[in-house]
Amino acid sequence: MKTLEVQSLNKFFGRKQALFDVSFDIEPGTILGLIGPNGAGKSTIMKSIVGLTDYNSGNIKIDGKELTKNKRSSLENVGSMIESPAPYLNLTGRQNLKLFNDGSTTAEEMQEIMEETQITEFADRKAKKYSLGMKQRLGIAISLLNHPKLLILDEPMNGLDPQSTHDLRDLLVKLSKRGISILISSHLLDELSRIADYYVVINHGKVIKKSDAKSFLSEGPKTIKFEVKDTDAAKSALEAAGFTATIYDKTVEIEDNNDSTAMNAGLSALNQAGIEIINVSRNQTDLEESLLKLLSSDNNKEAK
Ligand SMILES: Nc1ncnc2c1ncn2[C@@H]1O[C@H](COP(=O)(O)OP(=O)(O)OP(=O)(O)O)[C@@H](O)[C@H]1O
Repeated sequence: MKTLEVQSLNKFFGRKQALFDVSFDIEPGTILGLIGPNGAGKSTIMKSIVGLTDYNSGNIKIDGKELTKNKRSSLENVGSMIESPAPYLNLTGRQNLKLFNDGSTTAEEMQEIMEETQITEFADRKAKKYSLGMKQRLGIAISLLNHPKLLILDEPMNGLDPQSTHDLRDLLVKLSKRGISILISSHLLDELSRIADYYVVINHGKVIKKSDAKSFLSEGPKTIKFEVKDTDAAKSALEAAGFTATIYDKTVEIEDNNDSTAMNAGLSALNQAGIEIINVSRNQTDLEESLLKLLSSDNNKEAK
């Protein structure tokens, strides 16, 4: 059974439609990255799933149960941290956890959650004294209470330093291996691409792409990077050979194709022009580039 099914979700704010027939689902134990530009509708989708906002039409099922029909029992399976963590500031981390425990998390499990999210050390300090990163970790700890099958995390890496980001990434992968499904949004695409199994891309309230992580990246543009001493001369030589070449730092990039012809033609153009080549690499594009390309083609389609 799917942990989450979102079917044809439509949502209006007044007369403005924020979501258009949004549909996607999540299999148990997988991490789905919800990506898209600011204002695309990611938070609205997440808030709809956890019952923080109503939607106008569509259907949400959590672990097979329809949200509108069984709100309480559906949400028992969900842990979430949306927009910003919201602990009670006058309580300590530990008191917050006790407060959000519905009674099903044992003291031992609570201790384990505190250790996994690395909040033990400041668990007895009031949350108002916490840095953003500490609040973020407490928010994640709260979301892990009560044995969720689904975690909904909106920008959970915000405010975390690189080490904590790394630790959170490891924790999320560990949780997914335990069978927990995770819906996560993040503008830190590089971080997201290290953990996501699937992506759903939202633009202007519509799903414009659903893909597993591997094929999403392999469909993106590929490049060949020539690291050279004289980038301007290399650019001219490649352009004379018919390539579109772009300079980045000490490298000149051209678009790759699926065989070796672009690589060979590029190399021979540079050799013929007597340009010293320091290094050559073929690159798969990263998530950010793939996303930008996808959004730009979707925006062009809309403009037409
Ligand atoms: N309470 C609200 N009242 C009116 N419009 C809203 C409200 N909340 C969101 N919107 C609008 O709905 C659209 C989707 O917003 P949403 O916050 O879901 O986007 P997002 O993808 O989460 O963006 P961000 O990454 O900036 O958080 C935007 O156009 C936003 O202005």
